[in-house]
Order: sequence, then structure tokens, then C-alpha cells
Amino acid sequence: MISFENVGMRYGMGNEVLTDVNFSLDRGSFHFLVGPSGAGKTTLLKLLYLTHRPSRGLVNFFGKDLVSLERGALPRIRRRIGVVFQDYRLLDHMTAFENVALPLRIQGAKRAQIADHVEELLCWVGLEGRMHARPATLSGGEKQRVAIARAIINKPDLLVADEPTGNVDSEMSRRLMHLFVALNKEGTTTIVATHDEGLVRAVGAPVLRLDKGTLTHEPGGKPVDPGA
Ligand SMILES: Nc1ncnc2c1ncn2[C@@H]1O[C@H](COP(=O)(O)OP(=O)(O)OP(=O)(O)O)[C@@H](O)[C@H]1O
Repeated sequence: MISFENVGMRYGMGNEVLTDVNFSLDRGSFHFLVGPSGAGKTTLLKLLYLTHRPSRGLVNFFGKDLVSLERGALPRIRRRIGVVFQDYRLLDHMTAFENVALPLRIQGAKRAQIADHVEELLCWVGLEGRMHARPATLSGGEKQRVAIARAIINKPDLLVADEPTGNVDSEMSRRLMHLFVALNKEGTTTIVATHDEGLVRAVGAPVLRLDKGTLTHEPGGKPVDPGA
């Protein structure tokens, strides 16, 4: 579904921060992206959610080679990708409901359709009682669940999460990770960058490991029950 071949990335005239990166994400797969601070995880995710282009190499999204894409095709591809950030990036003047509804509004969905869909999703992430709260009054875990709901409201083909559990406690990390896993089971191809190797072991999904811009692959293990 998505493949990177010999991808290199540098910012401006600097040294390469990603070197000869090769991987593919099959439809419906779940991967973790791990590595020490500065290894290039966010840079790789920026290439995946298409705010940046690689300096070299081949990148294929949904069967289309990025280099040979016609003008105007990029926004269409971007709409198929949901993104969750560590710092939530919610709009402060809007309620949880309005934040999640925004992508549907932009698409021109009907009011009743938006209401049903947003309510259902906010219930699914466990926020039925917080729909009309503004971000400033939500806890970190609640904000992150709003951000996840907003990222998936359009049923993206790919979900990219950059340290989504970085600002919540370990219990909430586990709950959020359960959400990502449940979503993936419904078919959303998912990649989650994290520093939390405990979560990686708990889920047991395959790992893409970056070290100084070089990517290695590790197969998934048996999920480890943290309570066992
Ligand atoms: N906009 C930028 N301009 C120049 N260099 C950058 C830019 N963004 C990141 N870098 C550099 O690229 C390298 C990789 O950074 P990146 O943020 O991708 O790492 P990371 O693995 O996500 O780190 P962390 O876990 O601390 O978020 C670092 O050396 C960083 O200084």
C-alpha cells in the first residue's frame, strides 16, 4: 500500500537525517516506529503524512509514485491519511465535538450525518460525557482521544501517530494503545512512533527501528500482558 525505496532526506543543505530507508506498509498492517531522540522518527513520519518530500529515493502511496504525481493529486492522497500528534493540536476555541466534526464539515457532509457520526465516534473513544467541553478543560488523555477521533473520522486508509502517548500516564497510554489496536483490527493501516518499549512489547507488532537515520526491521513478538 505504501513503500519507501532507498529514501534519503536532508533539511536544506544539512547532512542526511534519513539514509537509504526501505520499508513497506501492507494494507491493514500495524507497525511501531522506535529509536533514540534525534534518530529521525518525526522526519520519517513527515514524509508519511506528506508535509515534506524526500530528497531522494522512490516513494509510493496507494499505488502512485509520488514523483510522477500530477498537480493537484497530493491533497487527495493527504485526505486518505489521518495524523495524531503528541501535543494534540486541537483548536482551543472549539468543543471536542466541533474539533472532531471539522474534517467532515470541510468535506461538506450534512449536519445530521455529522452529528450521528461524531457522537458515535466520541462514544467509541469513551468521551460521551465530554462532547461539549473545550480542550482547555480536558485532561491529556481526553485531549488525545479527541485528537484520535478527529484523525479517524474520515476513515483514513493510513493512520500516523507521532508519540501519541508522550503526554499521558502509563494507564492512559495502555488505553490509547488499545484504541489504536482496535482501530487497526477494523482495517486501518497504522504506524505509531513511540519511546515506550513496554508498549511495543505489550502489543507485539512489528517494529521499524531508526538509529542515526538508518532503518532496520524487527518482526513482531508475542504480545506481553503487562499485568501477568
Ligand atoms: N526542520 C528541521 N531543520 C533542520 N534539521 C531538522 C529539522 N527537523 C529535524 N531536524 C534534525 O533531523 C534529525 C532528526 O530529527 P527528528 O525530529 O526526525 O528525530 P526524532 O527521532 O523524531 O527525535 P525525537 O524522538 O526527539 O522527537 C535531528 O538531528 C534534528 O535536529
